[in-house]
Amino acid sequence: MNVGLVGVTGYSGSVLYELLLHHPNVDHVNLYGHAQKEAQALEEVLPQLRRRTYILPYNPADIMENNQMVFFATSAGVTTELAQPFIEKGFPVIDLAGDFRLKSRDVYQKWYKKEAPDFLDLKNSHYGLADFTSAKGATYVANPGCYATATILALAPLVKNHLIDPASIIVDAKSGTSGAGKKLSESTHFSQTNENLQLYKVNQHQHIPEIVQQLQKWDEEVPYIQFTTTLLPLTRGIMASCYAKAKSGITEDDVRNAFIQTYSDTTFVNATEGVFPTIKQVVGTNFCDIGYQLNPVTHQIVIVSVIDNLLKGAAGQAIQNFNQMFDYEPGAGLDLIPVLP
Ligand SMILES: NC(=O)C1=CN([C@@H]2O[C@H](COP(=O)(O)OP(=O)(O)OC[C@H]3O[C@@H](n4cnc5c(N)ncnc54)[C@H](OP(=O)(O)O)[C@@H]3O)[C@@H](O)[C@H]2O)C=CC1
Ligand SMILES: CC(=O)N[C@@H](CCC(=O)OP(=O)(O)O)C(=O)O
Repeated sequence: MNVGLVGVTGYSGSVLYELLLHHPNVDHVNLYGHAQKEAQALEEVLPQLRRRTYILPYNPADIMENNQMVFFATSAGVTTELAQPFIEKGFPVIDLAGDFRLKSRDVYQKWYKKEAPDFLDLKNSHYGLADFTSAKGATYVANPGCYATATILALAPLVKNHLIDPASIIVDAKSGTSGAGKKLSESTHFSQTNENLQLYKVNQHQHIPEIVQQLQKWDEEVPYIQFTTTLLPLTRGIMASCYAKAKSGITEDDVRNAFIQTYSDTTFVNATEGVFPTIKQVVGTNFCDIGYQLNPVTHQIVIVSVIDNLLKGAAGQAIQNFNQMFDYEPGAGLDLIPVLP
């Protein structure tokens, strides 16, 4: 099939383009940029991709005529403005941005500080948490956020099985700078990130309502989470260290069984008791590796998850959703080589 991609010049868009070029069910990828710009040779802007092709001006009619679906890897707020023609026609979209993830207009406006998409469209979008949901039959997939993916996968077995005090969740999440996209800012400047750690958006991060929205689907008693984000002096990767108080009487066996039961049939999530993963072991792959342990003295459970923000946290999970949408093999296009050593 032919697929369209809007946003190849961004970090997650360029990674997605490479995945699509190697996907066994994709014949051709048509690239689209800004509506106002003329067609541009890809090698002029991204010579490292070594492909002779063009980025065409964004045009929804052209996209729908020449492709069977379209990916948006565009900045926050862009699909709110651009996606309407596809939604009206029921043309398949996978959106890597946060625009259609939250189900409430008010919550979106509060956390993204932007005009929200149409409420009906929000309600009808499919939140593509690919290891728990199926995008089969969906026409608009909202791909989850990077921190949200790492955090939800870490907490899911405990929340789904009601093993923790729902008000006790604390998350200390850290990301490499590619999570912020390609645009330079003061905090992502080399002199500021190198040999430094910086907390940011404390209690204000836009992934807080996204995480709570999903956890409440499994346990409506989860009121909120305490969530901090830290910028790491790395290019790629996220580590989410999560803590929660085990309910009275919960044992190590209960915790272990919950992780085994939740993840034994999944392709991309590996959870191990007492073995805590490093970021580097997942960079370059679509895996989420998780380590967990119940402390018998404090009765706190620590769960640490790691992902590559540009793969499992963005382009890789988008391919999982694409495979579900079109009934391809779950791991098609995602047999990736980790960065070694
Ligand atoms: N980076 C990450 O780890 C993750 C990112 N995301 C989300 O994915 C999306 C892309 O992120 P990221 O790759 O980091 O972002 P970048 O800032 O690196 O890239 C943004 C892309 O959007 C394009 N773009 C912006 N406005 C328009 C427009 N009006 N029309 C057409 N193209 C447009 C840009 O083109 P140009 O350069 O020509 O302006 C660029 O290609 C964001 O919504 C982000 O929140 C989600 C999970 C993880
Ligand atoms: C390091 C860094 O800055 N990361 C970004 C995460 C980007 C992302 O996934 O945001 P969306 O919800 O808009 O998709 C952040 O913290 O905002």
